[in-house]
Amino acid sequence: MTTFDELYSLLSERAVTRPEGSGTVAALDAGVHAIGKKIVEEAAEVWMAAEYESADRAAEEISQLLYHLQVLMVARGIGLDQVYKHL
Ligand SMILES: N=c1c2ncn([C@@H]3O[C@H](COP(=O)(O)OP(=O)(O)OP(=O)(O)O)[C@@H](O)[C@H]3O)c2ncn1[C@@H]1O[C@H](COP(=O)(O)O)[C@@H](O)[C@H]1O
Repeated sequence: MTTFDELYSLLSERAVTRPEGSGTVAALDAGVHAIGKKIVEEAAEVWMAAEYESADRAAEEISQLLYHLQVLMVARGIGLDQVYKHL
C-alpha cells in the first residue's frame, strides 16, 4: 500500500532519476497537454465505475486518477503543500 504523499515522493524522484521503462517519465515527457487529456479520460472512468461497477472497481479507477493528477503536479512543479493549503 502506498499513501498519497509517498506516491508524490516516488514520482518526484522518477522525474529526477528518469529510470528506463518508467511510465511516469514517459508521461512527463509527453507534456502537460497529454497528461491533462489522460486526467479527463481517467475521470470519466471513475464516473462510470462509480455509477455502474463495484466499490472496489471504482476505488481502482480513483487510484489511477490520483496517480495522473500527481504526474500533472510534478510536471507543473506543484507541491503537495500548495494543494493542501486549499483543502
Ligand atoms: N499508481 C500508478 C498508476 N496508476 C495508473 N498508472 C498508469 O495509468 C495507466 C492506467 O490506464 P488504464 O487502466 O486506463 O489503461 P490504459 O488506458 O489502457 O493505459 P495506457 O494505454 O494509457 O497505458 C496504467 O497503464 C499506468 O500506465 C500508474 N502508473 C504508475 N503508478 C505508480 O507509480 C509508480 C511509478 O511508476 P513508473 O514511473 O511507471 O515506474 C509505480 O510504482 C506505481 O506505484
